[in-house]
Amino acid sequence: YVKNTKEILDKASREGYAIGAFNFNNMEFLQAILEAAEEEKAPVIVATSEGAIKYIGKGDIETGAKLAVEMVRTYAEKLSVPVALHLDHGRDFRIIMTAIKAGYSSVMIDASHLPFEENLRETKKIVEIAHAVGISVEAELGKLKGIEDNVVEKESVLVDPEEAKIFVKETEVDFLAPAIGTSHGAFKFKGEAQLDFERLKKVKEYTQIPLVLHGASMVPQDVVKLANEYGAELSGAKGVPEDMLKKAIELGINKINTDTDLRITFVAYLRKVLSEDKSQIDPRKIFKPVFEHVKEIVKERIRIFGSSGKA
Ligand SMILES: O=C(COP(=O)(O)O)N(O)CCCCOP(=O)(O)O
Ligand SMILES: [Ca+2]
Ligand code: NA
Ligand SMILES: [Zn+2]
Repeated sequence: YVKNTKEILDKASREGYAIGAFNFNNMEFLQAILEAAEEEKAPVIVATSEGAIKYIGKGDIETGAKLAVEMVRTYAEKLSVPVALHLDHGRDFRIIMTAIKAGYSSVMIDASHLPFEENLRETKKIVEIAHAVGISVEAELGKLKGIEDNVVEKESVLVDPEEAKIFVKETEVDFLAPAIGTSHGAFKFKGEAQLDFERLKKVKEYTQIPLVLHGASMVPQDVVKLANEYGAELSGAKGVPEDMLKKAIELGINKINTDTDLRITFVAYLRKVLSEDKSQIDPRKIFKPVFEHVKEIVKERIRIFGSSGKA
């Protein structure tokens, strides 16, 4: 169990590959992610959003954070690969503090919806506290379109590399998520997929720290098609193409947040299993094949990120 996420991300940044940061909300997704990392001999980051902590704790934040840490630690001590637990999109001060107290390896303070100076001040405050207890911090500059824990951004606002230089210097944040055109969820682009690689290049050059790509799911079309064949309504779903992910990694992305690809795979195969095995009522017999597929998609992404064999 990695005490602070910075140690695995600094190595990835030096060597030019990316670590997957996979979100989980329950035991089965966590199992699939950790099995995939072990089989790929890859360092891995598992992440909970604030919503996931509330979900795991049935509304009680301390319970949720504690249970997440204990589930991850208990599984991780049996594995050969380094595992970090990260708070994704931390916004609420109390939740961020609770995650740190519970034993998370890193926390994101997402204040990117605020004006630059306020984002900088909020981030600096969290960095001072987290660094005092040896925890790494992620922050964000620019805005992703779409829903981020009940903050709805109408349009994405791309990162300003000059601001990024000042921001990283002033806050001493450990890793930065620059908005370069992605968005959360399964419907990322209206037209052609497009990332602003010029900005990304400048942000890396000006900050020289590990960078994070949010909204990075690929939304594989074969899985979308399967889900729709079994009754889902996901037409028009579109993600980040593999070649763009690889280019982003070349230009300095070292942590890649992935949630939607696991959700779509889960839904497609759950629908398939339930419709094919109509008399099945044992959740273990339903979930086992479904999470085999979730594990496979995590392995595929770990291979694309270049972190296979890096443990
Ligand atoms: O950047 C990403 C993932 O992007 P993706 O949607 O492309 O997978 N993430 O940060 C994961 C976002 C998780 C959202 O969690 P809640 O629904 O619990 O609030
Ligand atoms: Ca944000
Ligand atoms: Na994050
Ligand atoms: Zn995100």
